[in-house]
Amino acid sequence: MTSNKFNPPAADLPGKPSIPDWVPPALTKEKLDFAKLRTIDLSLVESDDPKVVDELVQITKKAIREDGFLFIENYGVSLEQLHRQFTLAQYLHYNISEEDQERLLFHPEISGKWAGYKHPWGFKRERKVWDGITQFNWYSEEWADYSRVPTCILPFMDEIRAFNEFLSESVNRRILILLSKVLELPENYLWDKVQSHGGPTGEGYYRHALFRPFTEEAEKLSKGLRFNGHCDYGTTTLLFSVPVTQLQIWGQDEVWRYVPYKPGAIVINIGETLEIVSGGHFKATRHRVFKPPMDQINAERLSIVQFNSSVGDLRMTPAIESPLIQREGFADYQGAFREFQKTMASGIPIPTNRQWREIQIAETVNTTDVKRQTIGGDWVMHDGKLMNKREFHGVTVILPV
Ligand SMILES: O=C(O)CCC(=O)C(=O)O
Ligand SMILES: [Fe+2]
Repeated sequence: MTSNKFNPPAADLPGKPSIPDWVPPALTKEKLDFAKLRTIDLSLVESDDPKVVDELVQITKKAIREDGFLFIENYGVSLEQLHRQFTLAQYLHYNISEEDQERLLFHPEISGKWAGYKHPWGFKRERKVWDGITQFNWYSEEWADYSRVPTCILPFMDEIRAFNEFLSESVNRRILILLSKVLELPENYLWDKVQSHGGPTGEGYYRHALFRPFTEEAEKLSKGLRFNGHCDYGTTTLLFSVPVTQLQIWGQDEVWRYVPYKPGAIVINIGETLEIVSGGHFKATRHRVFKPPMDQINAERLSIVQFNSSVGDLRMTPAIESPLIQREGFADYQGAFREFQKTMASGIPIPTNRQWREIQIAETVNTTDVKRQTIGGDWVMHDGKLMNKREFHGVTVILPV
């Protein structure tokens, strides 16, 4: 196993330009009803004391079943090392040339991937309403061939690659050990049987995103939404906690709440694959990106994320050898697991993991698309709540707006 302390290549190697540091924006002073997330110290996974590990597994179990998300700390990257990665993300977004924006432009409708550069006019290749959100996304093709990466960031690819290797092989691996233990399975179960491998992010991807303030027009059309409510499709998503308050999580009490800023921490989102593999014992995190509080309305939000993915050729089914599932059966609530079960029961083959993630990316709806983002479009009233209802490969998806 790789070391559990990140040891990146130096920032001042010959040939690397010296670049301006990222300065974290000022925090909100508003008294917000933040989500209360549990925090775990990831370094305790390696403790020699079985009681310590067991306690950690119990906290994780509670967080994952009740909340569907948690914060992790002490995972082996210092605050300074993390801020260096934000510095690189900022540099990419401020310096990507117009030629590279065009040459590396994403094409999600065709590829089912976010690979490449996302322009700030919505989530389709064709420009629609300006949303101020730019991204660069690295998939296996971008890691394998740096001609697919913006020229300005090439001198720093050693640091970005090392960061991603550390996140997948150390951080994500330790989280999957913990989650395998919650299912009472061998500790490498999820890593060996579910997680995709190869390259720094397997079949998953890494993102540098920049959210610039919305225009009045975009705000009106989108009703404050930057990203619609959704679940991620894969195994775990590592979302680095950021000072600009925009990420929201749907609580058990069916209320959207902002996620507070915890410097250096990672918000761990559980993807739909893990909801299905766990027979519903892990709940895929319902989350969205919303407008920030008024005192941050003009702030720029930089976000770096690693999306970990399951093996694309697999069709996910519950790990019924899990003693937890054998003892307690499946959990039953509205979500991917229940919908996959319904589809199977009706005799339609469930999609492969690749089909499942690619169709959802290809068919992402812009938040400013008022024809779709309304009752009579994709929105319905469901048990007294406004929900987004769609169907992919015979599976119904119902998510809070
Ligand atoms: O930037 C963020 O905080 C979240 C983005 C997100 O949820 C996603 O891309 O799936
Ligand atoms: Fe997400």
